[in-house]
Amino acid sequence: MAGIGGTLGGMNRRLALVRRPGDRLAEGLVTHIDRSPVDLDLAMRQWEGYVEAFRQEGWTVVEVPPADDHPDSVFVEDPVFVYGDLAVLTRSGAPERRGETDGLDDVLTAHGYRVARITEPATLDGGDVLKFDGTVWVGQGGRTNIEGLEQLRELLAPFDVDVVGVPLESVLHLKSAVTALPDGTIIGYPPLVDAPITWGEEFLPVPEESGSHVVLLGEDSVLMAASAPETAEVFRERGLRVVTVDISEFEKLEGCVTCLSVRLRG
Ligand SMILES: CN(C)C(=N)NCCC[C@H](N)C(=O)O
Repeated sequence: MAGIGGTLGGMNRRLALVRRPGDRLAEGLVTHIDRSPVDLDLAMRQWEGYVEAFRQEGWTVVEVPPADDHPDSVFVEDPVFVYGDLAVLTRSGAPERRGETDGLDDVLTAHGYRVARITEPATLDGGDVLKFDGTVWVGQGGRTNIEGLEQLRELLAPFDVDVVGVPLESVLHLKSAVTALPDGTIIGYPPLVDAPITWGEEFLPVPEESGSHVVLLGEDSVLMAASAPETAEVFRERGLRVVTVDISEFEKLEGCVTCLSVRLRG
């Protein structure tokens, strides 16, 4: 896909890494919302639906080894960030999530990635990193510190990208607040966007909180949560094809569509 960092030279593929939820899912962390009971069976069906949506759109799904001791392990976006041929295993700002990097190294190496790691005292969660067209924005909040941003900047230096810090207060991760449409427009739900100035004219306000989250499936198609029907309509009016999935049980744990996969393209 043009404009988005994340290509492996000479290859043409669309892989989605996912991690199956474990039995302890309901114990996942919540920080900015009240805890409400998670229905594990429903969560499992919703996860299958999420994975199936990728398959239907022509993506190959790769399951990484489960990490069932970690309730939040289904949110596989957080322990790894990929750019070009580099996969960065993160060091979460939530100590209880740090073991989720286990098992990822082998999968990423097998798919041709060089693997680097964020190391102490740095913290970084993949959900805090948004990339588009030579810019990498890094949320600076509860999960990613300044050392995390600096280590990532150093690792990405060979790619000649702009690494830009974005202060966060109201949300868990940068991608809880904003993501990008296929044309690079940054979308967000204004009450939760702490630094609107950062996005300037490229910013499109959306009417629902979960409307801020899209996964790019193709040049003109996005995956988003069923909980944001008005936003889906806004996107359709812009000419996008919208695929929706119900992920209510993951939303109860501050998850969103981006967190449940890592896309590998080339
Ligand atoms: C963009 N987002 C939101 C993510 N990448 N991850 C969500 C992780 C949620 C988990 N309960 C936690 O608190 O870590």
